[in-house]
Amino acid sequence: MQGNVLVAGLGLIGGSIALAIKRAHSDATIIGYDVSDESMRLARSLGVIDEAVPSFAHGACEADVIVLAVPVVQTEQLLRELAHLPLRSHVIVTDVGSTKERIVEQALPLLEKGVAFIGGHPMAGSHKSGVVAARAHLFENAFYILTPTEHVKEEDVIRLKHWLEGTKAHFVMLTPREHDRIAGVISHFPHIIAASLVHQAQQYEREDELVSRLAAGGFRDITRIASSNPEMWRDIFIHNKEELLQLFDRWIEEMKKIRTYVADGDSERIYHYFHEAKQFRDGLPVRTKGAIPSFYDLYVDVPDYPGVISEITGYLAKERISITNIRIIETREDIYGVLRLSFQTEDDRQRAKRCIEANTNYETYVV
Ligand SMILES: NC(=O)C1=CN([C@@H]2O[C@H](COP(=O)(O)OP(=O)(O)OC[C@H]3O[C@@H](n4cnc5c(N)ncnc54)[C@H](O)[C@@H]3O)[C@@H](O)[C@H]2O)C=CC1
Ligand SMILES: O=C(O)C(=O)Cc1ccc(O)cc1
Repeated sequence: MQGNVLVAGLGLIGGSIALAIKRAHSDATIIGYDVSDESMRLARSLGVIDEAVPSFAHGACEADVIVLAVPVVQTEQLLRELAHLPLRSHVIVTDVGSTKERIVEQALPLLEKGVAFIGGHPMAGSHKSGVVAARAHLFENAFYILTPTEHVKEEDVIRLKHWLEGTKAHFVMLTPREHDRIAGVISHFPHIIAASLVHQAQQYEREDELVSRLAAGGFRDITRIASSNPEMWRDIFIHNKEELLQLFDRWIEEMKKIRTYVADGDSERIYHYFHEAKQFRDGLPVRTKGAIPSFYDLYVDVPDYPGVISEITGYLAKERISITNIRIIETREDIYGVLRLSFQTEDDRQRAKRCIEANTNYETYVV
């Protein structure tokens, strides 16, 4: 599709959306705006955007699609600004924020003016931030929530989905409230748990410095998301306060329950507590691409430079992890390539993941 797409906020998500739109609509012009000049410069030089604009208003007035990809409190600010700008009559405005109720509420003046605002949340991402971490494939196979209100015409929702088809995500319609309730329990609250575990370990560290040296395996897995962007998470907690307060209460009750089992030395209840959690966790749907994978594949985002493959295979060889297949599945121009390594067993795949993460900064993922 032809047209101008303004992406405001050129970070992990804005950059990834920009790349995904461009890969499906090479005729479109991707205009970028960010409060940080450095992010705009980087986005331009990485080819994430076609051009940068000096102000949000400047880009917004000439856009056919506007994607707000800034922390959620900033999204509210940009929506207020949009309500006073002379926008193109057919413009579609969307956002990518992790919360929806307050954002959709803030968009009401726009909706009342007849502007098609459709709240959005691609439910995939990472603890990394910034445009250098952006990937066109970030949302592949992920759920992408849209929260159109009754003010929005069906044809505009279809038009937005068409613009976003390069994300290769699965679109799901929810009400803003339903979204915030679900995102609260599966995404927002776990970030507090991760951060609180890190705080707890830090307090113990003051008593014994071995704590951080020995913190590995499960602790690192469960606390990965504590490395996320604090500004972004602060804003999410401000927005989804009511849901989160309820989750705190329920979590405290949950902790009291399991604490009692432990205090009583009730081995049967403790066993069932873990067993039930394992059954539910193991039964969660795994979103694979296509058929059930016959190999244990590990994907590694590698920079496109000579010698990168031998670097990785070298680390794996040192730990005697055998690879059954190796393939570059996609090379994104000038940015990153995806290396797919196949292993014979899940154990090998997990060892390889840990080995690559320990020796490099390349992101690994299992689909
Ligand atoms: N990080 C993740 O995994 C996910 C994040 N989200 C949502 O996406 C949005 C962006 O998050 P990330 O890309 O991760 O953050 P990021 O920190 O990588 O990027 C945010 C960018 O917005 C810019 N910015 C801040 N205020 C601005 C303003 N007023 N005008 C223009 N630019 C401004 C910053 O300079 C930065 O470049 C947030 O609303 C977040 O809730 C949604 C899905 C996943
Ligand atoms: O790093 C992770 O696993 C995340 O939790 C990413 C994430 C962060 C915010 C969202 O709204 C959706 C996904």
